[in-house]
Amino acid sequence: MSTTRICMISNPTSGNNRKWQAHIEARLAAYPQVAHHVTRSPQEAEALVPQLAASRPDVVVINGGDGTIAAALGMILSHWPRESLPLIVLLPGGTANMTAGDIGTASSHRRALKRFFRWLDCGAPLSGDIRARHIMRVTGAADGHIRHGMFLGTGAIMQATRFAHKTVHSRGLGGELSLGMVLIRSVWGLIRQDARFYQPTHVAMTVQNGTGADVTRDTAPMLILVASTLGRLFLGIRPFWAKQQAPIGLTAIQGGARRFARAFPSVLRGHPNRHVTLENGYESFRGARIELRFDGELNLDGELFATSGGDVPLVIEAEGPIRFLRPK
Ligand SMILES: Nc1ncnc2c1ncn2[C@@H]1O[C@H](COP(=O)(O)OP(=O)(O)OP(=O)(O)O)[C@@H](O)[C@H]1O
Repeated sequence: MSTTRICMISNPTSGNNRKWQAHIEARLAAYPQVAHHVTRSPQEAEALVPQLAASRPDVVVINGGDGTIAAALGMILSHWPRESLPLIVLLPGGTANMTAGDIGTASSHRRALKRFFRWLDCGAPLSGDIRARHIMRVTGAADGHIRHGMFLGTGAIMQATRFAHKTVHSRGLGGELSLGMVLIRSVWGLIRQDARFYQPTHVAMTVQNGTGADVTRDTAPMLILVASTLGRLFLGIRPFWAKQQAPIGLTAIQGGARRFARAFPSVLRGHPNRHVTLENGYESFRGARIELRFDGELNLDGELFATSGGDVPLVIEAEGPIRFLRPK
């Protein structure tokens, strides 16, 4: 039997889990070495995580979507000593599963479960494919809450999110293909400057990359603004091309950006072509701490919330790294 101490947090309300949770629980019954906890709200997870920290597991398995993963990681960072964080294993229990996708565990939910149980059957080895990622700690929301996330977006990301909720997720569709459909529809709206998608938000930015060389940009209309600690978002999209060594990628495309239809595909690939220039309205940065000043809404791993606006900046700081184990 495995000597690896494993605990697992499941959010049964996350996208895929609504279908799979009963199956997962039934299979876990044969693995008493996994201390499985089902949480139905972030508050339940808040109450649980200090107990988990006290039991010092080697591995914490998070079975949920991007929001659940980010919330659980934020709680883990505040209850574990930094030098002895557990290894994290992800099961893609959500709808978009962007974080699990970047770690390589989301191409198919069925395959992820198969690999996970095979890993348990092999004694849950702690060596293998380990990927380190930071997480963003976000403060400055209107409600005063501190949040964590791996992907943040505003501008056209908000219109795309609303479109996704209304027309795609409401039909029970999830995964990378549904995100691809939303992307294609949104890009078409942006190319045509359709007001349902083309709504720039005025943002001022300061990016610190830890070398003391801050980059500041005055308030400008932003068509798309995305920040992430992930390498790959979905369908191979890597929209960050700055070369500095810092954990958070930030890409800003201004309202009125020129040559959009020609430039944007290369932005998505992270290999900017000759149209992707500052003069044309495209810029990418890397930072360890970013301040955004704007009055509006943003999407952090699927959760929508408002900034405080005015002079209170939204502050995004990198925490971690966190080590993710991908069962083979
Ligand atoms: N540990 C938890 N247990 C239960 N609910 C949680 C937990 N952590 C976060 N939540 C709540 O779950 C919701 C987010 O769900 P989650 O992101 O896991 O699923 P999803 O939206 O289907 O997936 P995805 O974000 O991958 O599209 C939010 O309402 C959040 O407040």
